[in-house]
Amino acid sequence: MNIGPVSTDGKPAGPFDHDRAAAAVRELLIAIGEDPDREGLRDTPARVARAYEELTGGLRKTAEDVLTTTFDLGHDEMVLVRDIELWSMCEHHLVPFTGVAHVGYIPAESGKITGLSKLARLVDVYAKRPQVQERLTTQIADSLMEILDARGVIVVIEAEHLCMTMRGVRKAGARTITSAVRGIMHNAATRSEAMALINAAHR
Ligand SMILES: Nc1nc2c(ncn2[C@@H]2O[C@H](COP(=O)(O)OP(=O)(O)OP(=O)(O)O)[C@@H](O)[C@H]2O)c(=O)[nH]1
Ligand SMILES: [Zn+2]
Repeated sequence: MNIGPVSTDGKPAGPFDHDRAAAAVRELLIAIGEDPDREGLRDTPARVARAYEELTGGLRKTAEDVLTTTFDLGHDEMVLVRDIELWSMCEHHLVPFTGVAHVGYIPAESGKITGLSKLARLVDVYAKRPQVQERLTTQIADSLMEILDARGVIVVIEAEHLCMTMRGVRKAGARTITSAVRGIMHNAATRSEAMALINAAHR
């Protein structure tokens, strides 16, 4: 599995080309019948380009970049961070999908763990790029297994896709839930412990 600095199709992500992005936004404004030279829109191409650089910043980061801080605490029981705020971009329509990610893992027997904030940063590495929710879920799970040598991982993502609410089928409130389970998290008792912790968020 390649979890290095690659775009979602496996090719290396190039540097962000600000001028090209701004020119494309200008073209889009013309295509929708707007005047890109009117006062309110004059700075928009450059502004949108900067915004897209941030919104796709995960393409220029790797999981290794954020999972650098590890501690050998000897703690080898489950660690779970739930309700990690998530903003990503649907690769079909380039509009946001948003919700929460719950990320849990069972450390290696050596007790190699990472900082809690790093789990949230890991979510962003994969969220800040054109995505589908299923791939986002499995990439987070696979990178934790590989980089932390985790014995088990569970990732559950609950999200609302704006492409389903602000346009198209227009079903506001519909939430998509995806999960990825790895290693000993497949064990029924361990998995139900994780699910109980996650569901406790909805009491
Ligand atoms: N599986 C999956 N589908 C997604 C995700 N985000 C958006 N989609 C779907 O991708 C599909 C694209 O379908 P198309 O028929 O090519 O596009 P469309 O005509 O804009 O479809 P509608 O959204 O139904 O209007 C839609 O059904 C979206 O709901 C995602 O993260 N995972
Ligand atoms: Zn979409």
